[in-house]
Amino acid sequence: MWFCEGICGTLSNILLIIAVILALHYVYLLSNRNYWINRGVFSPNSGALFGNLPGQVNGKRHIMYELDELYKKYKSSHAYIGIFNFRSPRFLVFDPEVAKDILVKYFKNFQGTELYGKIDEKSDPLLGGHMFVHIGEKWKNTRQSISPAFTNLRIKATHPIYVNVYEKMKNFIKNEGTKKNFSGFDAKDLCARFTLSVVSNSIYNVDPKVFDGSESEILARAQSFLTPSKKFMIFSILYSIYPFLTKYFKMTFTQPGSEKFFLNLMMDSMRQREASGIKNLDYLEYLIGLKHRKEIDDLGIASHGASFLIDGYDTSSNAIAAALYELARNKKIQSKLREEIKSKMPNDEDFTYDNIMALDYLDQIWHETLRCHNPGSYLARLCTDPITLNLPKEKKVHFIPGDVVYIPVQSIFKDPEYFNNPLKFSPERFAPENGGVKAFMDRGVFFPFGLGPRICIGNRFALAQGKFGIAALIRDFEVSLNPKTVEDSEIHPQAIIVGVTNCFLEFKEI
Ligand code: HEM
Repeated sequence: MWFCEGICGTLSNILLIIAVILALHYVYLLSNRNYWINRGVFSPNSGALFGNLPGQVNGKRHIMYELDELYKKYKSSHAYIGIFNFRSPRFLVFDPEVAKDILVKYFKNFQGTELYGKIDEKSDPLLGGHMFVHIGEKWKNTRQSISPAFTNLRIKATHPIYVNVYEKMKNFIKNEGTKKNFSGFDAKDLCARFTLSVVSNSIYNVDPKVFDGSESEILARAQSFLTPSKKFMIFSILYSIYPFLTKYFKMTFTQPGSEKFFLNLMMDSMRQREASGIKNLDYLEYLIGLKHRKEIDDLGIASHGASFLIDGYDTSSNAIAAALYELARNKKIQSKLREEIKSKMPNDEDFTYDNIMALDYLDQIWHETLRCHNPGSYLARLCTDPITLNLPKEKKVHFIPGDVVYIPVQSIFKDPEYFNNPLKFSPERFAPENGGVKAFMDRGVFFPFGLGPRICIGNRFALAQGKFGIAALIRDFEVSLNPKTVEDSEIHPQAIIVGVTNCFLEFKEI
């Protein structure tokens, strides 16, 4: 009896302690719910645990849809609102003028991205060396040392690589398309093979062999790089609930083994190029130059190489896949583009970098694709220096380091106030007679590559790669949707780079 009483007593003590901990935790979760209200910022009701973005935790909805729902609900009455991602306050901007000011005018105060201070540079030197995770001098130095790799001259010099890779893709399409069990090309997969080949040839001078049916380790490594591990997801959630944890624990994003793989790949490529005595104007040559000028150590070079590979392949492949999807379901637009290509570049030798870049209608299609299917779902800026901003309606809002601003680019790009009939794929909205892309950029409502000092460093490379891929395919094939395609499919909840999903294409040679 006394024994049972003892156990019951201990059990009830344990239960009491658990209940107290849970109650204290609940109080902690709610303790900052006036964070925005105290600063005079409207803040809609939010759930105690998940805040305003519950899809982040239950994994049911991509954050882009959650931000869009808030945008549609509050944009007509507010220029910005204060929300919570779990317990972490987020300042959600609707007004493009405010967004532009934060990205450009007040960059000094809002320098960081959401990843700043969270990545463990020791255990994850590949992502740790990426400019995206840094601020201040470190960011500036990395950006300055990489920027010259993206001059027009160097990008133009990559053209022969596109031609070479495209020939392989064309044969792949023709061969696969005639197989008995063929049921359409997964648009994203096909375009990823193209851009990965281009980028891998440009940085490592290595053909990843993605069009010959063999397993490609580079492709697998690149894909796993963009698939957040469970550990990373758990850390992200914990940081949102307990932001102070970033001071004690940093995250490793890169999958085990990647560091060694990309380091060896980079070093082997540099050794082979130097031994060959070949001089080229490609990115490999540029990275070799950096090494010789001793501006950066081997791991730093490997990090540059890997980040170029990752940044360069997935964003662009999503954009090309989205363009093909729209062209396949808008056959008139496809024919009009083909006419432009054939009339301006009737022969193979006319298919040059300069001629492709001069195609007006292709340019409109490219921008309309980035408007309808931008690979980025939102922009985030971390306040790094305190500032009080004068916001619309004479309001002053004070920001402190650690505050994060969200800019819902997808919602702004599809807002009927700025774009007529926004859900319609209509390249003509960017036609020169309508003011071109510039008209929308000047209004601050279209910035597919971001704005300000952190604007995409690879935008010209993306343009060259994307336009080449689209123009070459449309010149040679009529592109259609395979019936397996699920039009307007939802984006996967955990996708980092967003694009069309469940899109399967068929190609008929012309
Ligand atoms: C269609 C293709 C692409 C799109 C839509 C795109 C979009 C963007 C955007 C919106 C940003 C700014 C992020 C921010 O402000 O927080 C960015 C940054 C960046 N992009 Fe791209 N990008 C594309 C292709 C590329 C390519 C091909 C490369 C390199 C080969 C690249 C490298 C980078 C880098 C390194 C940054 C970070 C810049 C910094 O933090 O200073 N991107 N990109």
